[in-house]
Amino acid sequence: MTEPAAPPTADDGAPLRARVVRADRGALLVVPDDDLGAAAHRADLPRDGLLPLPDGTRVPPTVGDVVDVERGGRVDAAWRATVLHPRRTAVVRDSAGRTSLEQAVAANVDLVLVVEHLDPDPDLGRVERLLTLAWRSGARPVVVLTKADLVPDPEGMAAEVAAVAIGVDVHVVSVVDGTGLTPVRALLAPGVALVAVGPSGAGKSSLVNALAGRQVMATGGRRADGRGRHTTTHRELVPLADGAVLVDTPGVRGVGLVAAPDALDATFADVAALAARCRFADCAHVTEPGCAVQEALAGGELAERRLASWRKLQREAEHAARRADARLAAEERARWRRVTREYHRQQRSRGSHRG
Ligand SMILES: Nc1nc2c(ncn2[C@@H]2O[C@H](COP(=O)(O)OP(=O)(O)OP(=O)(O)O)[C@@H](O)[C@H]2O)c(=O)[nH]1
Ligand SMILES: [Zn+2]
Repeated sequence: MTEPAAPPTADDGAPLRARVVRADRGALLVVPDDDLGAAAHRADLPRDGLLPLPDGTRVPPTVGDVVDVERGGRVDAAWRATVLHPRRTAVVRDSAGRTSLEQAVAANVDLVLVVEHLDPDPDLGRVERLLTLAWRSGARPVVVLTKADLVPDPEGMAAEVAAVAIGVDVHVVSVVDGTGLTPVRALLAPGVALVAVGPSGAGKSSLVNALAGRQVMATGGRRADGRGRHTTTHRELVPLADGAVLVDTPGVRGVGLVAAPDALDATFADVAALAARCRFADCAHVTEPGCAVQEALAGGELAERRLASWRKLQREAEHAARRADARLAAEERARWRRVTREYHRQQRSRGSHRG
């Protein structure tokens, strides 16, 4: 990791609020929190790589985190990170469960652009999946439908997507003819951090570059050095236009679904509202009498596809929760093994002192 030699601001001894633009195990790259476009500087981490939240919980910092930095890092580094500020939002990895603090791949993201192409046809299930991820993060989701120049009726297609994206703005864009870019650009207020999620080839890089007015992401899956996109810079929090920043990390790119009940209720607000009207609280919405979901299906108010999509994501959420429970149980067992080992060690050394 390379970094300029000068400190972020004048040295008056007080801690500075900084934003993490890259997190590695031993050190962070940070910029002043009030100037996200500034040059990045190194700030050392404690040896365990963790920082305390105000409540004392120690977690690994991630891109987008706000930290306090102070003078006095290890060799060659003028700064060290001391405190982690609570995360407003967090994009978590799909392996995350209850230990989500450990699994954040991006923190304090304000806006999640759910990018989906109009050609080939948009995949509604994928949009629902990514919206669920976005809702879970706490950030605001926005759907951006790309390649409007390739289809005859982009607005008609957008209406179909809007029907499954409840409470979410849906934008239609083309980077080829410039359609729809202005309202998306208007989302980039100063200090806003965004991520772009969507399938490979959806046009995420093309869109972000068009918004930034320069090449901040490699397009067409091209990677100049054959290793990754970060060829000209190590930063994973990249300045865009108008003081906004893009969070672009392998973690965010590879992030799977992190279904969570609340997030699913947000994405499927229509289904959730129906389910709440079923006669039985534990209705499985299959053959139960008084099932509002089945009634809506029969009446054509609810599409089979949407119900199936909801069920699928719900199964995934349950599966993820079980995995997290299993991991917690394993961690607990490991902790007790350590405690027991330590106890025996102390007993032995006490015995040897006596003997
Ligand atoms: N016609 C047309 N082509 C587009 C548009 N946006 C992107 N493309 C093309 O679609 C292809 C994929 O675009 P990218 O921006 O690389 O897609 P991506 O989502 O970043 O893909 P990954 O890097 O694989 O995740 C490229 O060949 C782009 O030129 C658009 O608005 N119209
Ligand atoms: Zn029901």
